[in-house]
Parts: sequence; structure tokens; C-alpha cells
Amino acid sequence: MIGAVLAGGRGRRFGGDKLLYKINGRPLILYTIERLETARRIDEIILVASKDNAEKLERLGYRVVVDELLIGPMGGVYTALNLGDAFVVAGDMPLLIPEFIDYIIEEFKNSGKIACVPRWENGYLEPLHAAYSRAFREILEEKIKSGNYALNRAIREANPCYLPIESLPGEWRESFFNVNTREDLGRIQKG
Ligand SMILES: Nc1nc2c(ncn2[C@@H]2O[C@H](COP(=O)(O)OP(=O)(O)OP(=O)(O)O)[C@@H](O)[C@H]2O)c(=O)[nH]1
Repeated sequence: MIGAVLAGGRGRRFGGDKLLYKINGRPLILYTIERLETARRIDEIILVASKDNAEKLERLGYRVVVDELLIGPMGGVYTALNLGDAFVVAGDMPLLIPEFIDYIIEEFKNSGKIACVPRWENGYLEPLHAAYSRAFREILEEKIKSGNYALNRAIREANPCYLPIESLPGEWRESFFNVNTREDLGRIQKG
């Protein structure tokens, strides 16, 4: 199972390159990567970059693939799945819980479904903390061709396995935390 880190965003709300922004001397994306690679069921990490930041990200020492589409998360997932089944996260999720990731991958493998995605009681999905099979790529390809870039809708149509978040350990929810603005950094600066 590939651990794919989406890293092709613009960081407009942050006001600059948030993934390479240093916290306690280390780029934000390294926090995410290190948590992800601690998950036992992740075999290889890839960074799904834009062509503008690929070179800088390569210096971190991980495999980088370029997302040529840059249509948002759907294009990042599509690019990652070219390499095989993948657990996909956003690069700005520094508080990932490795046990939660392993749990999702295990559920995904046991379910035999095309994807396994955490879902809140109100129906909200967490598509950037989810496992996808390579077969999902074909569905995404159709969506992309027809200009439908809504990842959540594509997931819902694929009859995935859903993981009800409210029935999982409460402390796992920290895994969904992501950095959008500079104020969000306060939560990790101490650690
Ligand atoms: N490969 C790839 N990654 C993306 C794309 N859009 C967003 N991401 C990444 O997905 C994660 C979540 O992105 P957002 O925070 O929603 O978007 P962003 O562009 O980084 O930030 P904003 O401009 O403030 O919305 C970040 O790690 C982004 O780098 C894309 O089109 N392709």
C-alpha cells in the first residue's frame, strides 16, 4: 500500500508555501510524512506535487510524482493511483494517527471495496484520509474527462466502505487536523 501525500496546492489561505514552512526547524510536510511512514501497513511514501514545487520536495528524499492536472484533490488521488492502491492524505496533516491509518487500510483490504473512507454522522466525508484501490482511477478518469472534479461525489457513486467516525476512538479525530492558516500552526508549534 502506497502512502500518498498530496502536495500540489497553492496554500492561498496560508499565504505562501505552507508545506515547506518550517516549524521548529522542520518543514510542515515532514511532520505529515513521518507520521504516515510510522503506519505499519504503508510500504512506500510518494509525494504528489505540482511541477512548480516538485524540485524542492525532491530534496526531502522521498519519491515525487507530478500532478499534471492540478484540478484539486481529485487530480492528486488520480495521479497517486497510477502507481497502485494508495492511502491518501493531505500534506498539511501533521497530527496523523498511524494506528488509525492502519485500521483504515485493514478495513479496506477486508472489505474488498473500491475505497474505504471515514464518514461523519452528518454525511461529511474525509476523502484525504482514506484508502483507494487502483480500480477507482478508472472512475476518476471518466469524471475528469467530463469536467466533474467533485471527489466526494465520485466516492459516493463508487459504493465504498464507510467508516463511521463517531464509533471510533475519539482521540483518532486529531488525525483529520489540517493546517490552513498561520494561526493553525499554534497547535503543533509546542510539540
Ligand atoms: N497534487 C495535488 N495536491 C493538491 C491539489 N490541491 C490541493 N492539494 C493538496 O491537498 C492538501 C489540501 O489542500 P487545501 O489546503 O485544501 O488547498 P491548498 O491549495 O493547499 O490551500 P488553499 O489555497 O488555502 O485552499 C494540501 O496538502 C495541498 O497541497 C492539487 O490540485 N493537486
